[in-house]
Amino acid sequence: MTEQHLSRRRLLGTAGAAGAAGLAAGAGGGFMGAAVAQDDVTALATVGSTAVAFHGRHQAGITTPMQARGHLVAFDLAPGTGRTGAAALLRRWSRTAERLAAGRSADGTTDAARDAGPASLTVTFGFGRTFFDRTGLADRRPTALDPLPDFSSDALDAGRSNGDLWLQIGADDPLVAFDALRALQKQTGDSARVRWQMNGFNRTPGATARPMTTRNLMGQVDGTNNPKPGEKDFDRRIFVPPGGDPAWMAHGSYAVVRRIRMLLDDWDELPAPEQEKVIGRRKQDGAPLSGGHETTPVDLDRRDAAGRLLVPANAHARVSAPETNGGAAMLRRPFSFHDGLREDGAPDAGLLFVCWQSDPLTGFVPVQRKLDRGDALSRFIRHEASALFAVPGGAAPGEYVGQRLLES
Ligand SMILES: C=CC1=C(C)c2cc3[nH]c(cc4nc(cc5[nH]c(cc1n2)c(C)c5CCC(=O)O)C(CCC(=O)O)=C4C)c(C)c3C=C
Ligand SMILES: [Fe+2]
Repeated sequence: MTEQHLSRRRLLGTAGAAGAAGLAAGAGGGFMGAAVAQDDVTALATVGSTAVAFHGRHQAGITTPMQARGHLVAFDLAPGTGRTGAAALLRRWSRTAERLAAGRSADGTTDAARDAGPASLTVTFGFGRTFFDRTGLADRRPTALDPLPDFSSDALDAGRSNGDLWLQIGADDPLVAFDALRALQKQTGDSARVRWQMNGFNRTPGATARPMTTRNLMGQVDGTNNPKPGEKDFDRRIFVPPGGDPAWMAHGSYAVVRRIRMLLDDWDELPAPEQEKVIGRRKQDGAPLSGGHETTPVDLDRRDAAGRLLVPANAHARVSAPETNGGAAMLRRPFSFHDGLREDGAPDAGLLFVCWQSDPLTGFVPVQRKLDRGDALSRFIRHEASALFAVPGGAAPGEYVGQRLLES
């Protein structure tokens, strides 16, 4: 790494004034605007200079606004790494993530991010079910990590599912995300190997004149009815409360990750009015078919003059709604993916569905059970990989993520 790079990063790391982008802070995550001195450095736009605090009650990357680039990577611990080796790895990873998120240099970074700021970089760490056996911590494994049930529409690839450890890396600059991934990967040394990696993307912040809910690759406005930080019940639904079981998961959350391929060629052949009935919302602006605009609450009882439900009985928005699932809710924070063409010529593209909840049994599981039985969208998607991770609370300054599990 060159001196110019280092000095640029030092400047970023010590700057403290809040930038305009800091206004978009989500609950518990907290942006810290990073102003950059300009003498020997590249001038950064707001997107590049925005930093997301690494430390906090919750890990960054859960309530952080969706980022333009994402890498999801699962690792398996090498034989012999054990609890001590895992603790050392988490300590190295946390130190690196903290430095990079603040726009500072770290061991193992590349020159790919040379002209970049932190660009809202977040690194989120999770533990899979098998981590606890490999580290002799089976008695501290949360019951919430019990395997997800099989769903009839699953076509899961075991090699791209589960894993001992999980990293979710997000940034608004793809070079920054890559650089962080490389640094973290290098730091595993001999203690772990990559089990699977998935790369995704979302709309670049600032690409639209006003902030808009993103679209998925089917062209639908996707994310409208997500629980919002600050809403009553948000914390209860998304985060494990202090005093919960196990104690080390206080302020943590559970992430369900599903690689869901979209049958885009079939979808594209469906006329737009039929596409809208599949979801229960208008394609153009995401408004519910029961009327109003994007954020108007869906009226699931409203019927047309002929007595037909305006939001059809099998519409995705109806079948997945908390009202039809005993209140079950989750925070959806996905990335789209496109991995080229399949052998059959169809795009290998879709949604890296990531959802967050305080307990998968009151979030993802009941909703997916219902979707599995009668969702009009099922014809157009395939669940190809699945994983569940316990994501502990955020590290306090001086702590590393997972310390409360690994050193208690
Ligand atoms: C088990 C959970 C869910 C999976 C899997 C899932 C896949 C999936 N969803 C879309 C597109 C949309 N989903 C929308 C709403 C929505 N989806 C879920 C859950 C799962 N989706 C929930 C809980 C909700 C919110 C329901 C509500 O409260 O009204 C929407 C509508 C807009 C929105 O609210 O976000 C779209 C569009 C795709 C394409 C997909 C798999 C590829
Ligand atoms: Fe959905």
